[in-house]
This record gives sequence, C-alpha cells and structure tokens, in this order.
Amino acid sequence: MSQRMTPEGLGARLTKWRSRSAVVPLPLRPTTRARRLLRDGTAEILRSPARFLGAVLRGLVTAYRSWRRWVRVRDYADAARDAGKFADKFTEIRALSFFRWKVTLGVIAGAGLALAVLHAVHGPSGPWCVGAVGAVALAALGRRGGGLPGRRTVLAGPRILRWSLDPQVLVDAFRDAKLLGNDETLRLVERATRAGEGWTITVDLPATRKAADVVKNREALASALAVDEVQLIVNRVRGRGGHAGRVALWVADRDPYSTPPTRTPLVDAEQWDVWRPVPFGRDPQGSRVDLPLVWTSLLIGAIPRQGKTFAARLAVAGAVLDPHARLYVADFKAGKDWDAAGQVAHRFLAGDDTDDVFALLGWLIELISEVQGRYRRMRTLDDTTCPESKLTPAISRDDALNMPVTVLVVDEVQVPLENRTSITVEGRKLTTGEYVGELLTWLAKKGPAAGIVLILATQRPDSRTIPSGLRAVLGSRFALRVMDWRDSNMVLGEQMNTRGYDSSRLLAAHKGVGILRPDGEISQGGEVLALTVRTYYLPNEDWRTICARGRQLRGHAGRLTGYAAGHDPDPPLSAACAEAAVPEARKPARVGEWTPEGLPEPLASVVAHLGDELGEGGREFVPTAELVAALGDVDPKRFARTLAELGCRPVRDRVADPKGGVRQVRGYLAAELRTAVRQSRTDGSARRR
Ligand SMILES: Nc1ncnc2c1ncn2[C@@H]1O[C@H](COP(=O)(O)OP(=O)(O)OP(=O)(O)O)[C@@H](O)[C@H]1O
Repeated sequence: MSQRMTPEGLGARLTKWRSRSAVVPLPLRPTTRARRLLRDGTAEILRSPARFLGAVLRGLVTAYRSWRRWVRVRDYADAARDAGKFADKFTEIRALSFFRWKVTLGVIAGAGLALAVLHAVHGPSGPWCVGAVGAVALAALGRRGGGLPGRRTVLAGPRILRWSLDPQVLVDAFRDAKLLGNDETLRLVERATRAGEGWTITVDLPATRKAADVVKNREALASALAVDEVQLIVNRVRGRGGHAGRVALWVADRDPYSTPPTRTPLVDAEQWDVWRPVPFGRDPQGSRVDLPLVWTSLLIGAIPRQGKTFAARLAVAGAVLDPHARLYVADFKAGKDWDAAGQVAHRFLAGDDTDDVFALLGWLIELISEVQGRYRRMRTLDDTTCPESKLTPAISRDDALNMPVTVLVVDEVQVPLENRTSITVEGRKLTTGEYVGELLTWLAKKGPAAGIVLILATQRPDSRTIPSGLRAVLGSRFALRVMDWRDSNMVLGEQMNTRGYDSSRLLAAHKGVGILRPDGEISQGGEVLALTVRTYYLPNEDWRTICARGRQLRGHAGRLTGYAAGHDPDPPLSAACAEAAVPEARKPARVGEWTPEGLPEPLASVVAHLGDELGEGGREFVPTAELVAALGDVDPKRFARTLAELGCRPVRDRVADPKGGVRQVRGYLAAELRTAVRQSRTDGSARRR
C-alpha cells in the first residue's frame, strides 16, 4: 500500500535527509550536535575574558616563582646541599645571587627607560602595545595544562612536573616520608584542582614504587605535608585509568569534621525504596556516601558513645520509609534510642535479660524457617520472575509471594552473644550465646540472597564476643572509633590497619566518623576498599519523625503487621523448648549420615574427612586441593573421574587465602557431594534388598 505524503511526512523526510546527507556541512545538520556546538561556542566566547585574566594571573605567579628560584640560585644551592657542600659553596652562591639581583635591577631600569622612549615617540599606544604582548606571553605561560597521560608501561622521557602550586613541595614531602628516593620524582597525571575545601591531585609514582605503600604510610606523608592525618585522604586509583602506582591525594584546608554535622536527607523524604542505597553520610570531601543494604549485611563496631546507634538507625531508616519492608528490631541497649521503631516493626524488643535473649532466639529460628521457605518457593518460580535463586525487587513487592525485604537490627549484639544460659540442642550442650552466634552465622550466610538483611552493632568487636565465623560472613563493615588497631581489624577485617585503615586513629571528638568497608560498589563508584565517612546526624527527634512517617505509609498500604499492629508477641522460647524449635537447617546430621560406612571410595574418604561439615548449614564448597591433600596418595585425575561418575563436577569458587585476600580455586559443591552420598546409600540399600 502506497503512503500519502502529508506535510508532516515531507518535513520529517527533509530533516532526515539533512541529517544524513554528506552534502550538508556538519554544523548545519539539524541534529542536537549543531545546537550543542552553538551553545558551547557562545559559552566559550562569554567565558574567554575571565579565562584570559586568570591565565595572565597564573602566568604572573609562575614567572615570579621562576624568577625567585633563579635569583636565589636555588638549583645550585639544592645540588650543593644534597652533596653536603653547602657551607663550602655559600660565598659563591651568595655572590651569584647578588649578581642576579643586579641583573634584575638593570633589566627593570632598562625596560622602564625603553617604555619612556616608546611613549615619547609613539604616545600612549606604544606602552599599551607592549603591555598587550606581555599579557599574551603571560597568558601562554599560565595556560592550564590538562595533565599528562601518566606513566606508560615502559618508562621513557623526562618526568615533567606541571603544577601551578609549587610541585617541589609535594616531591619533597614524598621524599621526607621515605616514599621516594633522592633521585626519584613524581609525575603529575592531573594537576592540582580545588575539590570541596581542599586540593586534589593525582600522581604517578616511579615504576619501583607502589600506591599501596603510600596509602599505608599516609601518616608519614601527612607529617611531611604538615597536616593532621584526618586532613589527608590517599587512595589508589583503580579500574580504568588507574594502576598500581597511581595515587589520588586530597589535602583538606582544615579538619573536615570540624564543621557541624548534616542532617540525613531522609528526614524530608516522603517515602523510600529499600532497594535503593540508603544515604549514610559524607566523605571528607563532602560527597554523599550511599550504602546498599539488600543482599548484604552490616556490622557496626565502636567504643561507647561514638555513634553506633545513630549509624545503625541511618542504615535502617530507608527500610522504615518503605512500606514493603519488614523490620525486626532488637535493642539490647534497653534505652529509648529505638523506641520509635516499635511503631513500624513486625517484631520489637528492648531489654537485656535472658528472656529477651530467648525472644531473639525465637525470631532467629522463625527467620531461618522463613529463609528456607523462600528458597523452596523461589525454586518453583519461572526464570523470568526469578532468574537466579535471589530475591528481586518485583518478588519482594509481590503480596502473593509474601517475601518482603526483611531487616533484622540487633543493637549491642554482644549481650545475647555473651549469654551463658545453658541449653541443649539436639543432644548438644551449649550456651545460649553460642547458639545465637550459630543462628546469626547461618542467617548472615544464607539470608541476604533471600532478602534478609542483618544489621549488628556492638561495643565489643573482639573475637571472644563475635565469633570469627559470623564476622567472616558479614559483608559490609563500619568501624567508628575503637581502642586499638586489633579491634579495628576485628570490625574491618584482617590486616586492614596495614593497608592504612585503622579506626583507632580517629579522634574522640569526631563522633559519627568511621571507616566504611562496603560490600561491593558504593555511590562513589570505582573500586574502593574502604573510605572514611561522617554519618549523617539522626537525633531522636528526626528518628521519631521518620518512624511516624513509616507507620503512616504502612497504615495507608494496609501493611502494619506483628508488633506494630498491636499483636501480642509470641512468648519467648525457654531453654526447654529451644531444642524442639530447632529448624531442620540447624539440626546436626542424623547419626551415621556423615560417616563413611557403606560408601564407595573415594566418597567414603571424603565423608571421613569432612564429617558433619558436609551437613546442611555446614560448608558450601570444598576445594579439590584440600580433598586431594586429605586423602593422601590419591591420583587427582582418577579422583576427579570417579567423583564425576557419582554426579559431582568440579566448579570454580572464591575462597579466603591466609593473606587476607580471596582467590579462585577449583572444588566441589557440598550440595552435590551430599546428593552423591545419599544416592550411594539409597543404591546400596536397594542392592541389599
Ligand atoms: N553523625 C554524627 N555527628 C555528630 N554527632 C554524632 C553523630 N552520630 C552520633 N553523634 C553523637 O554521638 C553521641 C553518641 O551516639 P550513639 O548513642 O549512637 O553512640 P553509641 O556508640 O551507640 O553509644 P553506646 O555505646 O553508649 O550505646 C550522640 O549523642 C550524638 O550526639
């Protein structure tokens, strides 16, 4: 069917032709590019006088600095000083400096005379012309450089320092901090610019030096620059445009935390989406730091009165303002800091005695069953609704599926973890604290993907209080001021102090300031291992406002449940019924299930090595190297082939290495090994029948 050519159709075709035809010059093409060119060109013309003036001023400063170096014979004096011969050469240097002063005065007098003659011959236009030429020359001298491309893989060419501030200051500071040798220098990748209330600059170290060492020795560098270490932020530039020798520095003009704190923007938010990273605070340069919470968990540690509760409330504030999110709040501080959360929480408690600990135990058991149920239900969902075994925003908001993002906050988590009341679980005697630790560990491992977020705050981040297994699985960490570097490492992770992150160095006056080690990317982008953050200020009054709004939102949406809806809380578990309530996941394996009897080799040896660790809730992945080493003189190829015949195929996974990092290794999924064991037992008993 032929199309009638309407006036609009003709116009549209003409526009299309003009935008595509090679005959039409680029600037005349009716695309947004032409408009952009016009806009940029006008802006450029309007800005040029101010830019020219700026360049002339910078040129003046640069010319003055060069002259001062020259007149003071700095290069000669420095060389003499480095060679330890300054005293011998002093007279010579002074004489040369005196001579250069005389040359300077001579040139000034000559220039003045020449200008006077010019004025006499050509009138005022003569000196004006000379002035204009001089200004152009100064502007050329002071024009902004865009930085250098940085160090190439093979170093070549001179290292040129171009910085409108005296770059030698920085090089000297690096040398004083023993981060550069006397014959080494820095290469400026991005010239110094103002960022917030300070200077930022990116430099390349010589090829023999590592950026990680600069980060580690930040304090020495701060001393060499004569600033407090809180004023100096040093980051290795990673990812695109970065390499192991590139460092970004930010030097604040003054203590960045001396200004009054900022209120959280959530106080003014009508509503929030719990899937959006929550506004957590600001970095020293004043940029906002948002903290993602879903699919991870958070550990907050600090000595008393440093702002743990405030930080935990900030983290949970986003969930309070999302009517789809469910909250479990356990306040073992037993103060009134969390009281307002009772208006919105599905489960709420404030207290610190054994009954409260048992109530928490009940919640944990409930949440573990919930997680198991969610995984079971997710398995039945189609791939479009649930592409991986992970909660998605759509699933979490689907009432029919009933899997809302659930945030469990435990303030002063050391109270339940240290409870010594004895209980028996499946014949095993242990303290309630140990059991709480086990359940929290299980939840922190399996819960995040099913939409259960754990936020734990503690005054005592030591190894006796927070089991290492639990710490290892808490993805995000926030360390406010602690007593010493060991406690800081307890919160932030092994060896973090040697990488330059030690929260014991924060000042007592810096309340709410801590080191955040996020799980994955945060709003700053790039690959940051950790960063210093000053949390937003969230006093009780604002917290109450947020909780009242959260209640209103839930009320309108018909989502007030549990405690907030006024339902009687379930009676806390007692020591006697703790055992009966243990969910399947936490039950130790039936006697004999993880023993090698009746199993074929090498499965029998694998089970003998792993024992109960193979059970549900135990290990998820076992490296091949570990199995081969444990089984002694086994042929790795035959071992892999036999296991493959039993349905266990090697996969790659990340494991922690002893140096504190992670590495990828090959190994077997415990789930597949379990299935193989059960299958072998079923086959064995069928054969016996
Ligand atoms: N971001 C912040 N900016 C300024 N001051 C803050 C900030 N966060 C907390 N504070 C101050 O620190 C004080 C202690 O905060 P918070 O109650 O959260 O400490 P805590 O570590 O939980 O204490 P405790 O261990 O005694 O429970 C607060 O009263 C508040 O004035």
